[in-house]
Amino acid sequence: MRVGIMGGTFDPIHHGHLVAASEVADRFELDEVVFVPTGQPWQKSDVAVSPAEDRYLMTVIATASNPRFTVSRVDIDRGGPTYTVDTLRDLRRAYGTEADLFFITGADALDKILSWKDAGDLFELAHFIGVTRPGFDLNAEHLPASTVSLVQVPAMAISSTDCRRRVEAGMPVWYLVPDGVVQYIAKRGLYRKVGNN
Ligand SMILES: Nc1ncnc2c1ncn2[C@@H]1O[C@H](COP(=O)(O)OP(=O)(O)OP(=O)(O)O)[C@@H](O)[C@H]1O
Ligand SMILES: O=C(O)c1ccc[n+]([C@@H]2O[C@H](COP(=O)([O-])O)[C@@H](O)[C@H]2O)c1
Repeated sequence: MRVGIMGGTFDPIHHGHLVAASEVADRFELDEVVFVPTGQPWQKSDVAVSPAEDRYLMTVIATASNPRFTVSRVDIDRGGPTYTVDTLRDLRRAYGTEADLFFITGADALDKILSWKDAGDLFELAHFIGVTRPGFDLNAEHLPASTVSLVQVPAMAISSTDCRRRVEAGMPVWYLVPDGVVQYIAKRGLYRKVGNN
């Protein structure tokens, strides 16, 4: 079985994430792509992050219509700061030794991978796939060539930060995120300034 893993804070999940996963699934003939919302993203400790359950539910809503997309709670349920080395060990246990694991990252995340916990172990646990992202150079010169692939995906100039800012400013996020996620954000009053609900 060939399993893609798309980790992210998903605050909120947007069409950049979904297009990247879909494109890699097609190119690498993946049977499944598991979206893994982070528990505590320790490299984002300077930004306020929405509750894990909200990010998890938005990820479920966004992926529900694709039979190959699933969502895992491993990083949320483990508690504490999220490290990909733990994600990969947990998913290896869940999917067994026969599964081929492919960890999908955007160009910005790929650039920072050597700052991740136990970075030297990561490349033995999964094959890494770096995807293009507008505004960032896709480069893997700092990483072991045999375990990293680079893939060009349709350019989606969307970020969660921009989606949050738009909601805060009362601007639309229709078509940047799936319709159900627009509705969930409104229902829960996410990203609005306190006292602005
Ligand atoms: N538009 C995009 N195109 C390609 N990859 C993306 C895009 N947006 C995010 N990614 C990748 O998806 C993964 C999860 O990203 P994350 O949930 O942090 O979203 P983000 O938009 O970067 O969020 P934020 O703006 O809050 O930092 C990362 O590997 C990131 O590089
Ligand atoms: O392992 C680490 O130390 C580590 C540090 C930063 C980010 N990551 C992972 O990279 C993925 C994208 O993270 P982020 O913060 O850009 O949403 C997500 O799966 C994170 O758990 C992992």
